[in-house]
Amino acid sequence: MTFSQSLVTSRVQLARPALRAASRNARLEVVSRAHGRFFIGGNWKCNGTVESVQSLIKELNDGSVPDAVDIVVAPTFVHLDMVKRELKGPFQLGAQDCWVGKGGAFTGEVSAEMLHDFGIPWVILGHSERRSLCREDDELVGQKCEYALSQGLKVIGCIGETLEQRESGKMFDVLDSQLRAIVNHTSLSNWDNMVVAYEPVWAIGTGVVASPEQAQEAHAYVRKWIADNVSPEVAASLRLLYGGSVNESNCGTLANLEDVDGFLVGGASLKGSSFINICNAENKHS
Ligand SMILES: O=C(CO)COP(=O)(O)O
Repeated sequence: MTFSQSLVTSRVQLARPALRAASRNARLEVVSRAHGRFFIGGNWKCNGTVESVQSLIKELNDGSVPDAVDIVVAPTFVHLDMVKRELKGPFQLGAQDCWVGKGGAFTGEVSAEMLHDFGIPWVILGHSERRSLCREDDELVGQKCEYALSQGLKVIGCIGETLEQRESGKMFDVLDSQLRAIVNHTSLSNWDNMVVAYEPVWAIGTGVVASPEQAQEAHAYVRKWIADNVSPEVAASLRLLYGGSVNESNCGTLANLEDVDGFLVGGASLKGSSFINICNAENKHS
């Protein structure tokens, strides 16, 4: 048995009763009352043409989504203006990143105050693609969270381990250090404006979704960590999103998990009908 399998097995007792007990109504009560409204983020990453974005906007505007869900889509900077003008409520907008401090002579960057001024309420920070491809370390992500929050943005803070880290038994250490850097740069009141997305790197864009037990195990760990290191009240109200190969078929099962309060969706958010379906995940029977 590998390390990760043994961890999963040891937590199966935790996850299974939640799954078994998940009659739709019972779960809705638990999730909605315990941790706030379900939250779906669509991270469009570096994708889109004028034409494809226009057709995605149309599909989203024509779709039907529940009132009780917060939905945030994050197009590229280039497409933000068009999406802002054309996408209707209930969709909110997010950026995929922003500069670590006040704007100025930082070629190619977009600052938090610009996003706020432009009417973009949310920003994704610490995505694993930025951590690995743009070499953003935990400390920089913590600083970015601090500055974005100080400028009135709401933050989707991303954390998650690589396969190598998981298999070598370092998963909890990685989550600990990513969370600690964010907590070191935030105050208690900031947590009203934060959600945390657990995105295991091995599940991103691979089609290999975390099993319900793996997702619940990591989310339960994060919630306990926040209870111990921030406050039990923040832990109880914090929305924890799962990200990594979420699609129309697996979202119902994942949405049933006790500590999964929403999703951060990549590939499937680029197809309007799929994303709309995922926005309705809480109503799916699994
Ligand atoms: O990175 C992600 C969302 O931020 C997940 O991407 P995929 O849904 O394409 O795996």
